[in-house]
Amino acid sequence: MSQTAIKMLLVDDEDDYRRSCGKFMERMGHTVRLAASGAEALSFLDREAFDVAVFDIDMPGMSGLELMQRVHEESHDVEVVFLTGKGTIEACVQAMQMGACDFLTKPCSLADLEHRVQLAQQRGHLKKENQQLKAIVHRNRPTPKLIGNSLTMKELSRMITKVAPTRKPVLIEGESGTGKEVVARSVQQQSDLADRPFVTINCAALPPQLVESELFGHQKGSFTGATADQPGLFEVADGGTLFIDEVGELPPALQPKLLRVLEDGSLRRIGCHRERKVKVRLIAATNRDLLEEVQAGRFREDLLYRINVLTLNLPPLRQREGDIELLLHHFLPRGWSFDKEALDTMVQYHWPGNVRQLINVVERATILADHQVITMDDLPRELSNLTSNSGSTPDSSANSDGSCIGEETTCADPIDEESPAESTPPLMLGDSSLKVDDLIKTHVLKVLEQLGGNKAKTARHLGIHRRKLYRLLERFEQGMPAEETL
Ligand SMILES: Nc1ncnc2c1ncn2[C@@H]1O[C@H](COP(=O)(O)OP(=O)(O)OP(=O)(O)O)[C@@H](O)[C@H]1O
Repeated sequence: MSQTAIKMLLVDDEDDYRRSCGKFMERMGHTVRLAASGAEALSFLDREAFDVAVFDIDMPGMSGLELMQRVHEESHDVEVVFLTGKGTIEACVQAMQMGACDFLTKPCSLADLEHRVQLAQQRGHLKKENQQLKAIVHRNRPTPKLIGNSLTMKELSRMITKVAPTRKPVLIEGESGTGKEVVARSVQQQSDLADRPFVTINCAALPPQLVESELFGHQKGSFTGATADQPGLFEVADGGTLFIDEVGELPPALQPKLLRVLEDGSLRRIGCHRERKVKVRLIAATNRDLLEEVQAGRFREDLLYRINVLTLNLPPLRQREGDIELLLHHFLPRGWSFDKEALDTMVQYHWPGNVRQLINVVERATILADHQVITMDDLPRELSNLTSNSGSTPDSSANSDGSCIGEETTCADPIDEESPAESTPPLMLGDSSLKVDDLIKTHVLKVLEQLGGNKAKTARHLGIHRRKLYRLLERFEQGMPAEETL
């Protein structure tokens, strides 16, 4: 029995050949359907999926070539091998030009035919794999439009237009959820690499030991679990753009390797001595102050100067005048509205989680609201408490560092002297209506807010690993309960 069972369709008007070939292939472990004409073959193709089809070229009625044409027109996803008698080689060449993958001249041994059918199946498999990879690389999703009418966003759009065509590395700075990935895609879309791969990696979301293999690839056997050669994302992005999110989290040991690839485009897969060359435009993003990281010895200065040739600064949402209302209406489904109090509250809220949090709040409210109108009752506690506790519209005007002024500090456990004043009252411990999940979520988000969206500091303060914090934030975003314990 051959290694891989193939589902094949054999189309030949010669009864004896068809039958003996069918029997042989079945003995070899394949599944075979036999068709005596093009019409019969098409009816099989309509009903079933095949890996490979073998067409005789000379058939009465519909020839093999006409059948190939129909396969094309009807978009049947099958690899075609042609069988031809003498004198029809030209027709075969034509068939190959139409996308057939191989041809054999009769008489041929059945073993030879089986071998060619196997090759055709492998080719089909590779084609599919390639399509899937392309779909992953291009992510097959539309690039979100960068919404914003504020002066800062207009200036940012102007900068993107200037920076995009240069192919130079770009560094995007901004708090979490401000839209750094949207900006990265905008840069790529406005560059001449728009139709080339756009590949992303988030250094903070991967265990450090995986980042190297993801970025640079590995050779089979180079570590436990490396069961096959694998290209890294630099190779996948070759000719296109690589977006490295949270570049400040790049393990120090990998920083020289990134510097090298940025300097001369050369890299080595883990466990491989062969040097490879790639041409990739790098866009990096960070919500940390990389200069501070350099001073603290966590980030190489030479790497910083390589990646920040052009820097785009993304302001927090609370500093984009007019954009909150614009975004609220943009993400509100058609036919829905906000009542005035809810809209005013949201416009004045300081959105520590930025646009991501805003989208979340709108999505949640549309699930809870009646009659397609969003009211205060549909807003999460951190917003609805603002008015109910102050008795007036909240003052959430923001300092330049993003912290809030105008409310008394009510937090019993201020984080440090620099932490901004609380903008939302603490939950009352012992309140029997509270769930543990609510407490965890509120506490985590509050600490994150107080630390200006800095996830590293937040994780440290909460005494959990940064990756755990990421998982928690993801769960909150998806409306899932926090994990059992912190
Ligand atoms: N200006 C904007 N217009 C439209 N959508 C936006 C805008 N900014 C952000 N978004 C949306 O907000 C969400 C978060 O954006 P994005 O992932 O780009 O943020 P980020 O700054 O990269 O966050 P993180 O630092 O956590 O990775 C996404 O759904 C994105 O499409």
